[in-house]
Amino acid sequence: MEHQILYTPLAYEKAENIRVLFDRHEKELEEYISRLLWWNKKINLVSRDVSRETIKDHVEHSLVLTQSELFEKTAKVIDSGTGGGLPGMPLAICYREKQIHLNDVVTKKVMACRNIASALSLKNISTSSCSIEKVGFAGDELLVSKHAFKIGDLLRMLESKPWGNIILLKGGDEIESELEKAKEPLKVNIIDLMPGFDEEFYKGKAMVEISRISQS
Ligand SMILES: C[S@@+](CC[C@H](N)C(=O)[O-])C[C@H]1O[C@@H](n2cnc3c(N)ncnc32)[C@H](O)[C@@H]1O
Repeated sequence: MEHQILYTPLAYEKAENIRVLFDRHEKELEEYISRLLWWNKKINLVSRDVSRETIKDHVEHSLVLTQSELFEKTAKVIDSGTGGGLPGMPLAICYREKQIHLNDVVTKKVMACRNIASALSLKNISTSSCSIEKVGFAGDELLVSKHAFKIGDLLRMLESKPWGNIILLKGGDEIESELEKAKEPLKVNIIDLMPGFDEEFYKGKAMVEISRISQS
C-alpha cells in the first residue's frame, strides 16, 4: 500500500508549550494523578506500584496531543483504550470546551474514569465500556489513543466507520510495519518526541497523525 509518510521532529518550543500547559492546570492535574493512584491500588489501571512521578510523565506525554493541528481544530475527541483516562482525562482538564469521550473494553476501568471525572466536575467527559468497534462515529471526531493498539488492528476495527483523523501515541519503531496492514492509502505524519523532550522517558516514542488521503 502506497502511503504518504512524513517524518518530523517535535520542536523544542512545542515541548515547552506542554510544560506551560501542565503548570497552568497543575492543581487539577495533580488531583487527577492522586485519584488515579488511589484507583490503581484497587484495580490495575496503569501498572502496579507505579510512582507518582511516572504517572506525571504519562500525563505530560498525553498533553503532547495538544500540539497537533488536528487536535486544535477538533471539538470532539474519542480516546480509545483509555485505561485510567490517558490521554483523555488530562485533555478534558486542560480543554473544558472540547467534548472528550473515554472508551475502554474493560468495564471497571471505565467505571473508575467516570468516578474520577465526576469528582473533578468534568462535565465534558462521556464514556463507553465496549470495544472501539461498537462506538458510533459521526465523522467529525478525532480518535486518539496512547499505547493501546497496533495501527493495522485499529484500522480493521474502524473499517465500516466514517472516521476522519487519528492521532496515536506509540513506539516509533513499529509504525511502518504496522501500516502495511492498512487497506487504503493514508497520509501519515510521524513525529519523533525525543528532539523536543530530552528525558529518557521519551526515547523511541512518537506521535502519529493519520488521515485518509481521500479526505485530505
Ligand atoms: C496498555 S493499556 C493503555 C491504557 C492507557 N491508554 C495508558 O496509556 O495508560 C491498553 C488499553 O486498551 C484497552 N483495549 C484493548 N482493546 C480494546 C478495544 N478493542 N476497544 C477499546 N479498548 C481496548 C485495554 O483494556 C487497556 O485498558
